[in-house]
Amino acid sequence: MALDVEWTTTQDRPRADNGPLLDLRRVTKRFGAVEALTEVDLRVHAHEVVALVGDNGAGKSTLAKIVSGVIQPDSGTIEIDGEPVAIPNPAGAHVLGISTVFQDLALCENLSVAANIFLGRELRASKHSPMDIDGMELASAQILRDLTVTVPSVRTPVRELSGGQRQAVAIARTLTTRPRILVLDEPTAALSVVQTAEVLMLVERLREMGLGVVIISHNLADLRAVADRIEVLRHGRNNGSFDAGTAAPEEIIGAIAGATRPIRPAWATR
Ligand SMILES: Nc1ncnc2c1ncn2[C@@H]1O[C@H](COP(=O)(O)OP(=O)(O)OP(=O)(O)O)[C@@H](O)[C@H]1O
Repeated sequence: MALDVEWTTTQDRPRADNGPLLDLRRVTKRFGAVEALTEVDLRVHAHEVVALVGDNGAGKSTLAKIVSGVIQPDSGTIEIDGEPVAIPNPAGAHVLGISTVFQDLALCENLSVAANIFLGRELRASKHSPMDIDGMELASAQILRDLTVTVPSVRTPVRELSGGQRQAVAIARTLTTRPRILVLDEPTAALSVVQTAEVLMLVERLREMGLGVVIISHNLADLRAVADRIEVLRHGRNNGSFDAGTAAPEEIIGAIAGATRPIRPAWATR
């Protein structure tokens, strides 16, 4: 079995100077006449969970798609580890260490947990060898253990899993590419209270593992529980940056609703 399983600490590669892993500056994106993003800044460090909030149409998904390489900005800069980069497509994002879990999760219901985790990146001893099923099951179990996620078995078909477990499998799948930055689009939408708590614990685990996490959600309570920083978008612009531990909910809601004038994050004034 040709398996080199070493999933545990590989994400923990923070910059020596503690600068951001990901730094988007003055990113603008238009769709025809609609300016979805106007000079937006977003910065994410290792071991940091940044929540991206805003009302419907605020530009959250557009920003997530830019970071994921699904669409390209019209202007602005993106830096990884302080180096300017382009993210031309999703494969390019993976190469740069950025993975995204979109809301639809893109799981195959009929396939097992392990098969989903390695879908499209199946382990083989060599190019023409059959799939290394045992190796993929072992590695999947290891990844899930590292995430402190419990599923009945790595052989269980995904259709038999709860919503929280499905989210966990989708996240585990991204870890096979050893990302440093993970974007989670509405990971707790449509989950029960218990499942939501499980997913939030999973996000905390990702932070412990050293990833920089961007989490998009409409649920402020969830975000305040798990995020370090909350970045508000409104009408495609930065509209406030809050310390999740100390900011009052009404302050954040005020920024989401537009009770304050647009504020660039303090860290963006350079
Ligand atoms: N492909 C597109 N073509 C045209 N307009 C678009 C496209 N994608 C997004 N937009 C517009 O850009 C703006 C920002 O949309 P976006 O989906 O990024 O917001 P959002 O904050 O994710 O909203 P929601 O919470 O409802 O998902 C909206 O006005 C939206 O209609």
